[in-house]
Amino acid sequence: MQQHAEGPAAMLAIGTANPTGVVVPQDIFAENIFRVTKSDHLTELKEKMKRICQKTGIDKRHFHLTEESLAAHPEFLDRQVPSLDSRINMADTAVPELAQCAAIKAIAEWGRPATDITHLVFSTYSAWQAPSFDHQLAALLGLRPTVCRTILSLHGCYGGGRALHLAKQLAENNHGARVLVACSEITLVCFGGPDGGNLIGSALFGDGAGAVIVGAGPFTEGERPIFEMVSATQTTIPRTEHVLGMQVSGGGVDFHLGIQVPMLIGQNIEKCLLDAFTGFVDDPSSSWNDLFWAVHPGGRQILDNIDTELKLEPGKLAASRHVLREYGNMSGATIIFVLDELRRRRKEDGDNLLLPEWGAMLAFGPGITIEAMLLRCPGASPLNNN
Ligand SMILES: CC(C)(COP(=O)(O)OP(=O)(O)OC[C@H]1O[C@@H](n2cnc3c(N)ncnc32)[C@H](O)[C@@H]1OP(=O)(O)O)[C@@H](O)C(=O)NCCC(=O)NCCSC(=O)CC(=O)O
Repeated sequence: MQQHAEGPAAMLAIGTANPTGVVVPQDIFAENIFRVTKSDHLTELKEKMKRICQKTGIDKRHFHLTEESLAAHPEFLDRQVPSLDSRINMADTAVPELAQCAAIKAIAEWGRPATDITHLVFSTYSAWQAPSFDHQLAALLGLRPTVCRTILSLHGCYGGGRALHLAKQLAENNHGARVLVACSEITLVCFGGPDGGNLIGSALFGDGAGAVIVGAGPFTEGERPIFEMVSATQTTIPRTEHVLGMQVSGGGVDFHLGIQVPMLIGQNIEKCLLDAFTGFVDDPSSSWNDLFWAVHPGGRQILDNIDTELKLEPGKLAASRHVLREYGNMSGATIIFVLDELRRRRKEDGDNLLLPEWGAMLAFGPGITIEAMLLRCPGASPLNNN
């Protein structure tokens, strides 16, 4: 058997899923969360939550946690009361099942049997036991016993980018490999009352799962590359580890989202892109508008700062803003929704009249870590680049 594959890896199929139980419009989120957490007496905090919600660029979010399940777990309302065990118990079925919904769609689009998957990379911020969700998902999908499983835990919002980067390396270095990437994020592990200090996270995060089949050539009949994964890098912005992070405690997971995050990402994004793309794209800095963009919508301000720093034309981040509006920030899974949205737009537009041949994928998370990937649409005509 040959060791290496032919050519760069490509995304061959994409699937997404959200919990169907609860959809909360953002304009009533503040009222809702203060009511269900019995916090209506915190009037100033509630007004602040309303101000934040108005600025998020989010219309609605999907959640697994229902008011009924919350009533059964009053310990979720008070960070001082131990609740990690109950949260893990609920996540134990919810996280892999949501991943399964997304993976079934991706596998159906791919058109080959699930048993042809050779590797599984699962990313989530909810995994703290072994064997973990990768093991459960393999069983739910009927993957073969020799599938090589990897779980990425607590990479946060760059988890999807990290998983795709790893899948690229696995696919290119193992002839015939077909890697299933699955990211499943459910906020029940970080859900809490608004007095816990996590207003911003509570206003931004939603639940969702994404799955991608990654493989490199030779492709079998029926396999159609959606995005070629040309090159990938990871960059850590020095001395920013205190700015963005997650902390697991007996009361669940706390997110720390420093107010400097949008500014730091804006200030560092161009250098990171130049490091990542030089050698692959002629003078990348002169051509940011010649690329299509798949950017993790960590928050509206982050997208605004990237627009400003890179002087992007209006609409370049439309897929990211669409996903933010419809689903909120689903942490690691979000980037897969953005990729799905981009390819949907390309299809709707008579196959890539609007979408340039080359594109950039960006995901951010704790570190601050930036995962960057240069993408290429195999079917795109350079003549159609805008
Ligand atoms: C939250 C926002 C939508 C708010 O919009 P604006 O900044 O335009 O509005 P604004 O300045 O009027 O802010 C509204 C109120 O929120 C407060 N505020 C804003 N950011 C805050 C923060 N990080 N922590 C605490 N408070 C904050 C302001 O002080 C203000 O309070 P007052 O009204 O009282 O004056 C935006 O700042 C944003 O998109 N921020 C990015 C959030 C972020 O860090 N995302 C990364 C998620 S993590 C991720 O994606 C990766 C991962 O987790 O791994």
